Amino acid sequence: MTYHNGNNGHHDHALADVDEREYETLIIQGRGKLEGMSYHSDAAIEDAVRVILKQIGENPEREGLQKTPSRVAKMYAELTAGYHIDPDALINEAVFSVGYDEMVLVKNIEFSSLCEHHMLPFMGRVHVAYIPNGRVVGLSKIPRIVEMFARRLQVQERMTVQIADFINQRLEPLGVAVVAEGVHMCAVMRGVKKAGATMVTSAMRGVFRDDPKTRSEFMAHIERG
Ligand SMILES: Nc1nc2c(ncn2[C@@H]2O[C@H](COP(=O)(O)OP(=O)(O)OP(=O)(O)O)[C@@H](O)[C@H]2O)c(=O)[nH]1
Ligand SMILES: [Zn+2]
Repeated sequence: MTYHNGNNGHHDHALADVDEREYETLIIQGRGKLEGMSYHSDAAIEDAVRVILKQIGENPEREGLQKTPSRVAKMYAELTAGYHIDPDALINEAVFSVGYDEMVLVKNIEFSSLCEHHMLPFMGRVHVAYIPNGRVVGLSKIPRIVEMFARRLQVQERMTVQIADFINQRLEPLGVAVVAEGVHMCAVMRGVKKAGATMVTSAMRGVFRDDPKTRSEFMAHIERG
C-alpha cells in the first residue's frame, strides 16, 4: 500500500515510495548467510534509516552519516541472517551413528541476538547438552544451531526453546538441555538501566526434564564455569 499526501503526489515519507511487492524483493536481496556470502544492502531499510536520522534531529547528508543508512541495512542483513539459513544445509548430514550414551555438553557458546521488543542487542552464553540415543551431531554444528536461532528478532525464552526443540527433532536423543544467560541492552542502556542483571532461561527435554539427577549433573557442569 502506498500513501499520498494528497497535494502534489509526493509520498508522506520515504518508505512509502516502495510498494509491498517491491519491498519483499528487496528483503530477499538483503539476506545474507552467516559466512561465505557478501551482504547486500536494502534500499527500503536505507530510506527508513534516513527518516530516523532526520527525526532524531541529525543531518543524514553530513559526511560521517552519508554511508550510515547502507551500513545499517547491511548490519540488519547480517544480524537477521538466521531467518534464511536452511537447517538441512546447516546440519550437512553431519549426524553420525555412535554407540555413546553419556552426556555430550558444549558450554560457553557465545551468542548475540536482537530483542524483538526494542531491536536492541542481547548477548551472552548458551550451554547445550544432550544424551545420544545412537546418533550424535558434528561438534561445530551446535554453535551453528545457536547462531541460526540467535540471528533473528528474539526473546531469550523462545531462542532457548527453539535450540532445544531443533536438537530434539534432529537427533531424537534421550534428552536435551539448553541454558542461556543473556544481558539485555534494552534493560542496560534504557528503561530500568540495570547493567548487572543477567537473564537465565532453560529448556529441558526428555531425561533432563524427567530425571533430577541428570539435570543436576548438567547444572553442576555449567556452574563450574
Ligand atoms: N521475557 C523477556 N522479556 C524481554 C526480553 N527482551 C526484552 N524484554 C522485555 O520486554 C518488555 C517490553 O515491555 P514494554 O512495557 O512493552 O516496553 P517498555 O515500555 O520499553 O518497557 P521497559 O523496558 O520496562 O521500559 C520489557 O520488560 C523488556 O525488558 C526477552 O528476551 N524476554
Ligand atoms: Zn528489549
